[in-house]
Amino acid sequence: MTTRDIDENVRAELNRLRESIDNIDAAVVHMLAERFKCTQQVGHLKAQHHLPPADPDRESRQIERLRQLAESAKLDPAFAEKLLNFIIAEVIRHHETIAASPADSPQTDRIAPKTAPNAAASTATNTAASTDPKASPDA
Ligand SMILES: O=C(O)C(=O)C[C@]1(C(=O)O)C=C[C@@H](O)C=C1
Repeated sequence: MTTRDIDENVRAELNRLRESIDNIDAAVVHMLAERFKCTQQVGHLKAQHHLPPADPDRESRQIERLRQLAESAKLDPAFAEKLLNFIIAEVIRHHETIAASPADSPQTDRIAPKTAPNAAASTATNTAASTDPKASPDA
């Protein structure tokens, strides 16, 4: 085996490992995107019901659970805790932005409408009736 063969073997192994790393990174991004989709909904729910953005008791339970999961997965629990805290800090920032947004009044509730579900539809129909002669029974 020549030095060049060794280099090629090392290069091939490095490439194989990097392909796996790229797949894992893509999975992490997709999983984080799904998590943020959920937390955005939580943010709207909290804002609409005047709940505080942060819930320290829930966070303590999450951290405890994640540390245990990390230990059994042979991942440094301190790293798992830091990562979760980093993500949660960003979520709380989003929640605060949502709470400060006037778009999140109960009238524009996207999760649990407080107004009659047909109210918007009937307004749209009335508008159509007043502008479209075919929509009017008198036309
Ligand atoms: O569960 C909630 O209440 C959330 O807002 C979600 C979340 C999280 O990202 O997991 C974020 C902020 C809270 O302090 C606790 C947990």
